[in-house]
Amino acid sequence: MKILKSLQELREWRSAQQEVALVPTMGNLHDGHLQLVKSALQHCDNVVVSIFVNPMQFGPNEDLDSYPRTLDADCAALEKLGVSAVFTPTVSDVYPRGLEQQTKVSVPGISNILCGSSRPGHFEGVATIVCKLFNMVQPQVAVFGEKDYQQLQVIRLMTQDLSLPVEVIGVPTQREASGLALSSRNGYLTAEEKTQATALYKGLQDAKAGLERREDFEQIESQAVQQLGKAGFKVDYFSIRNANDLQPASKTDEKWVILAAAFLGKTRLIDNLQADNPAAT
Ligand SMILES: Nc1ncnc2c1ncn2[C@@H]1O[C@H](COP(=O)(O)OP(=O)(O)OP(=O)(O)O)[C@@H](O)[C@H]1O
Ligand SMILES: CC(C)(CO)[C@@H](O)C(=O)[O-]
Ligand code: BAL
Repeated sequence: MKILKSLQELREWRSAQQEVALVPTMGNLHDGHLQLVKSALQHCDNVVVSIFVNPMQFGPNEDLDSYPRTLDADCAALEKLGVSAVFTPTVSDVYPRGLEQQTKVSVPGISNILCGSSRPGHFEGVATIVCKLFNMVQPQVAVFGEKDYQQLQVIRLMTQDLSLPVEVIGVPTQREASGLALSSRNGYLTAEEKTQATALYKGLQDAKAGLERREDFEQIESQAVQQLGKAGFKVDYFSIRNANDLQPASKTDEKWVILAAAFLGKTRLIDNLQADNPAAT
């Protein structure tokens, strides 16, 4: 497995390859990331994993500095899976003119709601780095997790709007036995918070059951917020949306997604669950 530490090393390696699949990550890999790699390997033998903690997608009071960086363990896990190359560029390699001067990619509408409303500029940072990674690596296929559902929809729109020749693949959320979605940020939780955190998925499951019973959207949402509050969460949002454009749910949608973001102490967790409209099937 090649470790490519600069854009120049990547370009030299890439010029000798045919098709490649890309799995973009910020490192501190867990089984959720490894599932993305396995899915990428099903599409293409030649898989590149990028590990880059992207400063552009972090807000001023967020965890950029404390974000876990575990490169040696990450590379060991990727080598075992049969990954061809790991791309770990430096910040100055990716943003040589600095963040302020950098040309940015913004996907209007969808980027300013839900997580985008709580984290201004976040999805511009995500779209910009993913667009740059696509241009740097020139993959035929790129794989992302459904855990970051809004991010996946932003990336799909960006790829379509900019006519990028990349097939974007979404992989279902990997969970612990408790239901908690795997996430690098789970590492911030105390043992007690980790037990409390299971209420997030439970809230989503209860909401999905409410949708199956055809209960009112607002009633389901407000019950979930109450339930999560009792479990110790400070809820950022809990919202039922159209699964494609993430606009507020309507009774005529074919498919919904229930999206949640909530704080346990200082840790912000996100999760989601898709649901079919029983009236549409
Ligand atoms: N539990 C999971 N199941 C499936 N995919 C996942 C899971 N967790 C993360 N991913 C995907 O892995 C990719 C890289 O994500 P990232 O490195 O931010 O990991 P993360 O665990 O989500 O970290 P964070 O705590 O920053 O959200 C993204 O496409 C993300 O959706
Ligand atoms: C897609 C991504 C690697 C871009 O930095 C990041 O947002 C992530 O890890 O989900
Ligand atoms: N998994 C999304 C990356 C972030 O929260 O910045």
